[in-house]
Amino acid sequence: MSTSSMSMTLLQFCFQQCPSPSLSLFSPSSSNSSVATTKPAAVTCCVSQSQFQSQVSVGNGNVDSRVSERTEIRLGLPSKGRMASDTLDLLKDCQLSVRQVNPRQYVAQIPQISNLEVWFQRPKDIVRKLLSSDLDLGIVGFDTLSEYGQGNEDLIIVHNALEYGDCHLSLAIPKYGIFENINSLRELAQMPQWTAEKPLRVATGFSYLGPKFMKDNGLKHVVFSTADGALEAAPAMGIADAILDLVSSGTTLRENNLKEIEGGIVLESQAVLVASRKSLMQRKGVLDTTHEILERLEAHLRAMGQFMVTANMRGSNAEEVAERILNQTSLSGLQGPTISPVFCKRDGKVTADYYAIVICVPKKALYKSVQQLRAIGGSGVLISPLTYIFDEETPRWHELLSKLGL
Ligand SMILES: Nc1ncnc2c1ncn2[C@@H]1O[C@H](COP(=O)(O)OP(=O)(O)OP(=O)(O)O)[C@@H](O)[C@H]1O
Ligand SMILES: O=P(O)(O)OC[C@H]1O[C@H](OP(=O)(O)OP(=O)(O)O)[C@H](O)[C@@H]1O
Ligand SMILES: [Mg+2]
Repeated sequence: MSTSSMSMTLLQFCFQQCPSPSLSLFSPSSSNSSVATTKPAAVTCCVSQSQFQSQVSVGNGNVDSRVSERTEIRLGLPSKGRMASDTLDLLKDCQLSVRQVNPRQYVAQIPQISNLEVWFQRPKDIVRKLLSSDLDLGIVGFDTLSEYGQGNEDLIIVHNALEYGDCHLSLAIPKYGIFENINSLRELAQMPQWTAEKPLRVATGFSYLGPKFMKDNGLKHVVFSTADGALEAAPAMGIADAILDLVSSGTTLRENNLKEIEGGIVLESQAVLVASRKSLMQRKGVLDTTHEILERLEAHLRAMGQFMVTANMRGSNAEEVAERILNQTSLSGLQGPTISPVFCKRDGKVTADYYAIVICVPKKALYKSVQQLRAIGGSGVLISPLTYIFDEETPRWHELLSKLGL
């Protein structure tokens, strides 16, 4: 990227950071400041274009966004927080155990994949470092990706549902006082209390997504304050009227007398595998490594949702048994049942009166499947867990190639 186009990127970031005038950010301790505190990739702070010329930029990584000369491929994993151990567990289940000599060492290896370095970073820094080409791949929550990636097209989601870190980003208000009968975003927006002089005060750690959500939903007269944790205390402390934060079980909201409202969900989140488009296209080996990681993740996650069921069925031939099975909605398996004759010797003759069937059934449909099997003469039903299901090719791989125009 040329120096002038780099400046454009910095400028665009800076302007995206600036909430619209009626959606300003404030700090509870300095009520008149309107400074964006979140700094993706390489940003200074919210300044006008003329001011910008004289600013010195502060980057979070490689400010020059060209793909550097290094030959190792880098995967960023969360170094702390609730995502950290679940991420390592998932990789281990995919036979991609991370070998970390000691917990304070931020670089590690996955011996199964040569030329891959694992770097432990805070989730938000994983996103920033993907943008600055200091990482090629990363695993983070979709919320973090959306907040710090800000829709940047260089970030490509390779796997959008790693099935942990489930939560949603939601607006919450007190259950009491002037909010007692407010149950939707529309009702909140129509409250006469919010004026240009006395806007709705929202505390959040999501200073990009928060203002964007309010603007997209047409809410005027809103100001945001930022805080790093325990946001749920802000309304009771009188610091904010509402909060915008992650919710999973809902316990923290409940315990702090807060409620979610209809239309107040900004996004649903879970862990995702994300890659830098530049790395995929330009760095040798990244596409192949991504393919391998994706295949292992898909095979494992697909298997997690299924049981392998075997049973014996009396029948005159394999087709007749197949016919009975395929007439049952819960028994069609992944690509139809596997049926093999069970031979026994009767009166000196080898015959097959029984057939062994093997099918995969969704975990959720297990009991229904067993009932259906019994109903059509199944006996000796055995249920086993599955470790991997490798298909011919994963749909997500095709999606990735098409996003890359390959
Ligand atoms: N209550 C929750 N339940 C499930 N997942 C959550 C929850 N809160 C956050 N997450 C997911 O886990 C990610 C990391 O959250 P976590 O709170 O562990 O780290 P953090 O917020 O970055 O660190 P810290 O809270 O120490 O500042 C979030 O970005 C989100 O994707
Ligand atoms: O719906 P729940 O299951 O109650 O979870 C929601 C809480 O979890 C997160 O906080 P975290 O535990 O990360 O603490 P933090 O505020 O210090 O980040 C989030 O910020 C909420 O406060
Ligand atoms: Mg947290």
